[in-house]
Amino acid sequence: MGPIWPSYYSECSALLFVVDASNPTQVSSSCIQLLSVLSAKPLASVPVLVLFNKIDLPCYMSLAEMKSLFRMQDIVSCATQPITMLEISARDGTGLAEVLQWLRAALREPG
Ligand SMILES: Nc1nc2c(ncn2[C@@H]2O[C@H](COP(=O)(O)OP(=O)(O)OP(=O)(O)O)[C@@H](O)[C@H]2O)c(=O)[nH]1
Repeated sequence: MGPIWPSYYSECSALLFVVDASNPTQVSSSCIQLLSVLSAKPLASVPVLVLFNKIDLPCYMSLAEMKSLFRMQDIVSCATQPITMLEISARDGTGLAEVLQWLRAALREPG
């Protein structure tokens, strides 16, 4: 779906970027896609929430491991957008209340 994402950028007020935290083989491609999204001009001041999903699965990587593989600290310090990270499970609902809270705040205070 990546190639069609830019067609939505101009109407975007908040961005949720979902990473499959149970699949370490996707880390590098997810990281490249995240960098590409963050460097898109229309999204320069759009708040971004990076979601590490599927934490209900036994083999998921910890947020600390994912942040380190993603070089999240470098990404956050170079990005023009405010970036927040959360661990969630869309399956069992873990973290979804925080996602809604973040969305409400992001849409209340547009960047
Ligand atoms: N265990 C678990 N499975 C999940 C979770 N979220 C989604 N899934 C499952 O992951 C599969 C893919 O989910 P989709 O919603 O289709 O996500 P997608 O991004 O389109 O999937 P991709 O094919 O990987 O691109 C489905 O079988 C979902 O049920 C989660 O938090 N935990």
